[in-house]
Order: sequence, then C-alpha cells, then structure tokens
Amino acid sequence: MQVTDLYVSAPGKAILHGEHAVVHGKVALAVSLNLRTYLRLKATTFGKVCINLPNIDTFLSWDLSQLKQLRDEVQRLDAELVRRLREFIGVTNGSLDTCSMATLSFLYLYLSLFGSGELPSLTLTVWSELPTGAGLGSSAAYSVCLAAALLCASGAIPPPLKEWEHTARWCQEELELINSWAFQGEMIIHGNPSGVDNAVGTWGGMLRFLAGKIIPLSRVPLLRILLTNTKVPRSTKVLVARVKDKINKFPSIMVPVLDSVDAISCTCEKVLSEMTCEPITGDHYNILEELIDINQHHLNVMGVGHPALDRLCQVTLVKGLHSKLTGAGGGGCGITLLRPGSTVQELKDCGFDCWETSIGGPGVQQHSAISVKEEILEILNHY
Ligand SMILES: Nc1ncnc2c1ncn2[C@@H]1O[C@H](COP(=O)(O)OP(=O)(O)OP(=O)(O)O)[C@@H](O)[C@H]1O
Ligand SMILES: C[C@@](O)(CCO)CC(=O)[O-]
Ligand SMILES: [Mg+2]
Repeated sequence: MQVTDLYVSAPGKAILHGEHAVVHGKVALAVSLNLRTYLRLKATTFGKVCINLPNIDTFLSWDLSQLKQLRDEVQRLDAELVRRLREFIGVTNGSLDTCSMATLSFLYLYLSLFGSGELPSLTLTVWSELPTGAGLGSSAAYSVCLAAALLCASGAIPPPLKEWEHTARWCQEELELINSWAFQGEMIIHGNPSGVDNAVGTWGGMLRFLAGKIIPLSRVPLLRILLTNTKVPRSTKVLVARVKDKINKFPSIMVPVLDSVDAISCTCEKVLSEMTCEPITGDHYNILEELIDINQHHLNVMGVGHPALDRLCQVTLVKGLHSKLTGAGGGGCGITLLRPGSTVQELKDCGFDCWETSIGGPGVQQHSAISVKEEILEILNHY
C-alpha cells in the first residue's frame, strides 16, 4: 500500500477553568495556544514502520511482518489489543513511562486504522514546541496529529491541502473522526480523559466543553495570558486517578467542590461574553481574578497543587496578578491573567520560565513543507 507524504500540526491548550472537574461531567473552558506539535509522515519502501520522537528521545522501528502477525492475533480493537501491545513493547508491570505511552498510542492507532487491509511501510516523525507532560495538552496534540495523519494515510479522510495552498483544514465531519481517534490515543496516555484536550487540539479557538459536548466560543475578548512552567514533572494519568480516589473516599465533601468549579466556569464564560459587548472595566478583571483564586484553592483541595505552583501564585500576587495551575497540575504549568499594561519582566527576574502566549490558534491542519517553520522542518526532515 502506497501512502501520501504529509505534514500536519495541532495546537496545545490551556484550561482556564474546569480541569479535573470536567472528567466528572462539569464544564471546562479551554483555549488553544500558539505552541504546536508537528508531524511528518513519509511513505517508505523498505517494509518497516519507524517512529522518531526526538522530544522524548524515542526512535523505534518494527518490521511489517512483526506488526502483521500481531494484528492477526488480535481479533478485536479493545482492551485485548492494548494488553497485547504492552507485551509487544515489553511493558508488563503496568508502569507506563513517557516513551511507552507514546509508542503504545501510536501502535494502537496504526493497527486500528489499517484494520484488515495491507499495512503500509512508513516513517513518522513528531516534533513539538510544547513542553512534554507540563499541562499544556502535549499528549492531546500528539494524539490529534497521529489520528489526522494515519486517517489520511489509510484513505479514511482525504488530505485537504490543494497544490497552491500552504495550510488547509478538514471539514466538520472529518474533524469529528480525527477527534474521536485522538480520544482513543488519549485514553491510552491518560486512562480516563474527558476529551477536552483533544477537542481543543482538533478545533482550536476557545471552547466550552461539557460531557463530550463541544461549544466553540466565538465572542471572547482578547485576553493576555502568561504561561509559567514550574518544570516539576508529573503525569496526568496519575493525577486524574488521585482525584477520582479522593471523590470516592469523600463524596459528600468533594462533589460540592466539583459543583463550585462548574459554577466558576459558567461565571467566567458569562463575564467573558459581557466583556465583548460592553466597555471592559477593572471590575471585569476583578471578577476574573477572584475566579482564578477560588479555583486554585479548589484544585489544592482536590490534591493536585504543588509548592512550586503556590510560589507562582504568591510571587505574581505581589505584582498584583492572579495565577492558577492549568491542565492536570501537580507541577507543570500555571497561567497568570495579565491586565492591559502588565509587564512580565519582573516575573522573569524572579527566575520563572514564563512567556506570554497568544491564544486561539487554529486546530489541526495540514501544511505544505514551505509553511512549516524552517527550524521545525529541519528536525522533521532530519530522520
Ligand atoms: N512531542 C511528543 N512526542 C512524543 N510523545 C509525546 C509528545 N508530547 C507528549 N507525548 C506523550 O504524552 C505524554 C504526556 O502526557 P500528559 O497527559 O501526562 O501531559 P500533557 O498532555 O502535557 O499535560 P495535560 O494532560 O495536563 O495537558 C508523554 O509521556 C508522551 O507519552
Ligand atoms: C486533568 C484534565 O481535566 C485536563 C488535563 O489537561 C484531564 C482531562 O480532562 O482529561
Ligand atoms: Mg495530556
């Protein structure tokens, strides 16, 4: 089977409000970032599947005959395939490190999407501008890119790029398919994802997400968000499981906390919408800042805080700014709402790795080689 070469990319995300609560059926507000994950899929003729994941120092290849044998052994694409794949890549004790999770989700999608047909020989290279495992949706951007590229390679969706275009996106129905397969990839990496991260990676922009229902928010003010990476490593899977245990242990205490986070997301959405139809005042910012503070306390109650995140909140507060963790927490990144006129130099001077981000970038897209930034193209074409 001959597949088409292609480049795709998908954005990372920041969750404004609703992380963890969204896993338990509450509202989350999330926005895409201008940091993206890029993937190059290249058809080859040497009968191998190769993956190059330089961000996580993973370079692997398999003979097509090995993968065919594996696929033929497994009748159904479900937990059995995941179990067999774990054995295949040598993960037997259930511990899933960065490399194994990325490999498992790739193999799962590759074998599932090429179903009973011929397996293609290909090389896939991924490079991301996102920090890996830091709360900015790196796993979802990776899964969305994999799903889009492999669905195209399998012929399930067409590559949307016309000869004269630099970037192109898929139609709504095709995006839904990409999103649903990206969710499968997220299931392998996260265990029990809500689907909000892959939805942002697929559609981009700002979204309201509730129990799998995605509502794009088109009327949002231009917010300035500062991202700070505490560089404390953590795993979303572990943190999501920790919150679940706490809810099971103290339901009457934790359920009201989740309800309160839900109300925070709804109030935030209302204020953002007001800011687009009336003059923006200090009062709007005061409310947004109080919501950030309350939510950060709730996230600490859920057990997903970290002293490095507390320090971020304290230091930014001294400068009159309000911060909360974003994504799964436990370290990783925090977001700080900047007011018009705020500067970030003082925070940098405190030793934080922080940068202002622009939000609302496009969801998954196909690129011509020329539209991929030169330094990224060099990495993708190196392998
Ligand atoms: N560039 C990449 N190349 C290969 N694998 C990646 C890449 N980025 C992320 N991953 C996979 O995703 C995992 C990190 O996922 P995790 O959900 O823990 O963090 P995150 O998605 O960055 O944060 P959050 O889910 O809180 O937004 C890594 O261990 C790796 O398996
Ligand atoms: C912690 C969480 O709510 C967000 C991770 O970015 C997990 C999820 O929604 O799948
Ligand atoms: Mg993730």
